Amino acid sequence: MAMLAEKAIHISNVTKRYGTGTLALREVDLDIGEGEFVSLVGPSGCGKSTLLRIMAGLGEATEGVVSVLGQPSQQLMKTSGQLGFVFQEANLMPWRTVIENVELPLELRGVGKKERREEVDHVLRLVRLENFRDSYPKALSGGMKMRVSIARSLVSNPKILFMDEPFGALDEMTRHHLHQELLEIWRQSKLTVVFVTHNVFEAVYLSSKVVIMKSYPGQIGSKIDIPAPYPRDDEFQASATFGQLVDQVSKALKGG
Ligand SMILES: Nc1ncnc2c1ncn2[C@@H]1O[C@H](COP(=O)(O)OP(=O)(O)OP(=O)(O)O)[C@@H](O)[C@H]1O
Repeated sequence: MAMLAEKAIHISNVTKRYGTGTLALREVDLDIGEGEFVSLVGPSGCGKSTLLRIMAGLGEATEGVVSVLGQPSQQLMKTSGQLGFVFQEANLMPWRTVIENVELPLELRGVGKKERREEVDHVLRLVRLENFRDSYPKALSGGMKMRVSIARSLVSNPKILFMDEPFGALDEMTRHHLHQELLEIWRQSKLTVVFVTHNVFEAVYLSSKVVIMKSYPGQIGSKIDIPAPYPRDDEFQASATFGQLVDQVSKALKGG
């Protein structure tokens, strides 16, 4: 897929020191282009979530420049639905049905019921949950709950989707289905995706670029382009190219 030249995210010289004194990130530079699918991988504690949260406007950098869609990210997060978030926990409200969970961001922004329902129908179709619209979360599997969470993040039609280990708690088969669905949504909607994972296979399979971080303090180690064309399927996963890319990322993770 052709990459668009515009920058979705521009991070320059970003340092993050928590109140506890932990230096989580030191002088990080990173640019992410519009329409890219970028994974952040790295050892536990290297600052992946910290960096994601700063980009998403959910956390503040101690120093440095964070520009998202040309604006300071915290401002953007507060004022528009242009940024979507998905975390490892689906965080659904148990007393609300699937529809009611998914429409929540629109409800909070004062969007009328008719328009809300149109948007919700659209995103429920994308995640293939249209038959579960009136179910409560307790009746859903882990994978279905994650689909609801993804639908909720898409309902505001965001330009950038931030995902922090969204599939980490799911079994292999469910994860594979969700990979396919996520890639399809990404391709259709021309989203920019920033995806944190521990899983090198997942990172290579999904991403147009893998960013490898190193720790103490958190910094960008290297960036590896994944040039395989989309759509990607089982054939790609079984290919020698895939194996070589996984090897390359694994070596970079080990500092090789
Ligand atoms: N709210 C916080 N307060 C203080 N220190 C924090 C906070 N959040 C993270 N840290 C510290 O900052 C560093 C980076 O943490 P972060 O969660 O960003 O890493 P990570 O790469 O996402 O880790 P993991 O892969 O284990 O989820 C760690 O040393 C962590 O202990």
